[in-house]
Amino acid sequence: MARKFLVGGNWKMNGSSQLVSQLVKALNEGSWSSNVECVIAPPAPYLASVRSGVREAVGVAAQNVWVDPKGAFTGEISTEMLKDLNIGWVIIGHSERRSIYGESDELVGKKVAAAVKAGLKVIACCGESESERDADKTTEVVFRQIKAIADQLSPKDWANIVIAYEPVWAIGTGKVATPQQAQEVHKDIRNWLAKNVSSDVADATRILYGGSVSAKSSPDLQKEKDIDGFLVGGASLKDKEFLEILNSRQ
Ligand SMILES: O=C[C@H](O)COP(=O)(O)O
Repeated sequence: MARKFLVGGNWKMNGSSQLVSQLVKALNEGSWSSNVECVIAPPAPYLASVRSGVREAVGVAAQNVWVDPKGAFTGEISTEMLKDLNIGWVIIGHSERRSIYGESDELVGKKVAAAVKAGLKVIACCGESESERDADKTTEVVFRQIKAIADQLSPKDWANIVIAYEPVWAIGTGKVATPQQAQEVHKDIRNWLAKNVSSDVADATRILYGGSVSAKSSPDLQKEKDIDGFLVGGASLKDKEFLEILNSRQ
């Protein structure tokens, strides 16, 4: 099955009104293949203005969401609020959420389930640390993280899930995984889905690579069979480079 290539831009906790306007303008004026879907994830304070400013074809994602629909959860954002603002996507389980804010596999699974139940599309992140890779635990870690998500979902929910494989050692380090390293893990994830969810879900689910993706590395990475797109951090804050990455896929 043909999986539409997806390029996500995770702005993390970066930007200002001025930079947000510049990036939105670039995406409104720029062009890329209709075979490529673009989703940007601005920091929460800019979600509404980005959604109303950027063209409809560009998806907008929150970088996090809470599991309860409303209530006394100071500092949190609900799925209902995202829907109210017409935000269609959310990134869940980013390694920075896991390591800095202590999000467990179980919480990540619950967040993914709450988001999908609310009608949001999810970019669900997984990935091993450097020491886990060195100890040959890459698949053990990634499968454990994905299982915690899969345990909370029914097969039909997977239509709204995109997986982002982001090796922690490659995030923000300039140390991008080689196309072969990324492809190997993507293939393992797809095989895990085939075995544990269904072959249809394995065929249809997009698996993005994230970790120091740049205009230089994207052309070779996108050639790999099981790489269905990117989740770009630092380079998504550079308008020209992000457009180049979008255009690395024709
Ligand atoms: O969500 C994006 C990833 O954390 C990658 O970030 P990076 O491209 O700055 O390495």
